[in-house]
Amino acid sequence: MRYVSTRGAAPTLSFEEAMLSGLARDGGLYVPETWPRMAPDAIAALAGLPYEEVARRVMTPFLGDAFTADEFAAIVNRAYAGFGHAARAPLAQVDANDWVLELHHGPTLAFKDFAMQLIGQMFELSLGRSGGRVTIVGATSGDTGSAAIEAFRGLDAADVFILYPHGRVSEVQRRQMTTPQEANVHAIAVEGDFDACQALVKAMFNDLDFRDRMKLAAVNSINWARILAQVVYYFSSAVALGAPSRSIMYTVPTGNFGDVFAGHVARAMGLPIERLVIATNANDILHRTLETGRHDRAGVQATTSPSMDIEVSSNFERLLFELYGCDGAATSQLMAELKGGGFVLRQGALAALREGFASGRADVAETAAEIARVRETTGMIVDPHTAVGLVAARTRRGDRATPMVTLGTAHAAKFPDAVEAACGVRPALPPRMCGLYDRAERVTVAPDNLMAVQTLIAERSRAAG
Ligand SMILES: Cc1ncc(COP(=O)(O)O)c(C=O)c1O
Ligand SMILES: N[C@@H](CCOP(=O)(O)O)C(=O)O
Repeated sequence: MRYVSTRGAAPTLSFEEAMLSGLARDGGLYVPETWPRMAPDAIAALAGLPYEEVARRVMTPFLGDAFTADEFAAIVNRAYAGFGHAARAPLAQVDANDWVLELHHGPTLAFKDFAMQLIGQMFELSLGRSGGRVTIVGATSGDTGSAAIEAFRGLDAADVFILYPHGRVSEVQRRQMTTPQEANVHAIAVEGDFDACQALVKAMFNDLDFRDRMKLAAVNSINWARILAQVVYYFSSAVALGAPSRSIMYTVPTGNFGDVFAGHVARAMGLPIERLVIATNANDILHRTLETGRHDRAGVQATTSPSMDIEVSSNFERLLFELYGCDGAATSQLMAELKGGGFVLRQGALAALREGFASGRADVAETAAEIARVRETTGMIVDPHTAVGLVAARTRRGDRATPMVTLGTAHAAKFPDAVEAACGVRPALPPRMCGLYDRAERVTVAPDNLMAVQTLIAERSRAAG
């Protein structure tokens, strides 16, 4: 299996090389040259298996010779051993044929743990083998950063720098990033929004001299390995609900388009997904794209689902590449136009997008009403991101005979203020996290300025050769 860049001008790489390099050297994102297919009987055989075994079978075709079968089995087992639920990603019923896929049982209470715990193990083995050292730079609107710091804290071969928007993450998210005391992890509060943080990270990768000197690596979903790990729970949940003999619909609370792209990959591999609903909050560029065919930036507004307060959805580039016939030059052109404000999808691409995806949107008031409604009708307390998904799932549901699964992307206790304001109940952190509010915080505030952030990282990273 080889990986190609969406901009078509970077060398093709193996899985391990793509995992360690993150962004391609031409500024693009790596994607597999072809989608491996799983036959219906191979999908059916996943039913009833432990999550770890499903993960092994789904991911192995993408890995090439990166790890032996035994090494990879051990990586997967270690990655999910710390999850607080035996099923890892259990389904909770919210209506007759509607489900929430609970992805919050990992160490930092968000779906990011599924991929981050895994790639932490993969980096450790790979770097241990080569004796290499890397500088990980990441941008977060709250959850990626906490999951990355948790997965990489104390790993001697990696220094981790996480850029988050100052004042725009929840207190729990911030403390998860600022309270770990290990010297290799660094939280940086940038005076800007998430898109500014993400632009800084991409600019650091595109500064090839800095990139090579610092041996940069990525843990955002620009890293293909992140997406791959997220494909697994589509398979585990779909077979639990009767796939491949029946189709399933999914609604995915969306920001950077990574999680929903993972669903697209599962479908490309043969999983019968009838519909993928892209759910957005008021930052609805993707919803507007589906509605109008115009992908236009309008400015980011702060909402009660802060992890989705994103306008430049990195992984949409991976889908555009496919929609434009894997034409790297056309994809580069679209990305250049997005920098200038936006672009219009060409007819064939828009039709193909609408064939595979639907979309829905929930503003802050609708999100709060949904949290209250779910609490009243089921007793469950959902977080605001999941609530955005549930609103979109209801509006785009269609056929009631097909199960609809909404991805439950975070635990309500990560956003206690918004949840309490919506339903009157303050969700408590799990007991293992009870010390979070008492620990000292360690954070550096930085301007939204590339040179300032690069200087800060260069001073602290131990990877510079
Ligand atoms: C809780 C939560 N829900 C949804 C999303 C959106 O996921 P994606 O960026 O993969 O679209 C994020 C951030 O990534 C998140 O942290
Ligand atoms: N919502 C994310 C934003 C970064 O997304 P990623 O999947 O590309 O890492 C977050 O919580 O940080």
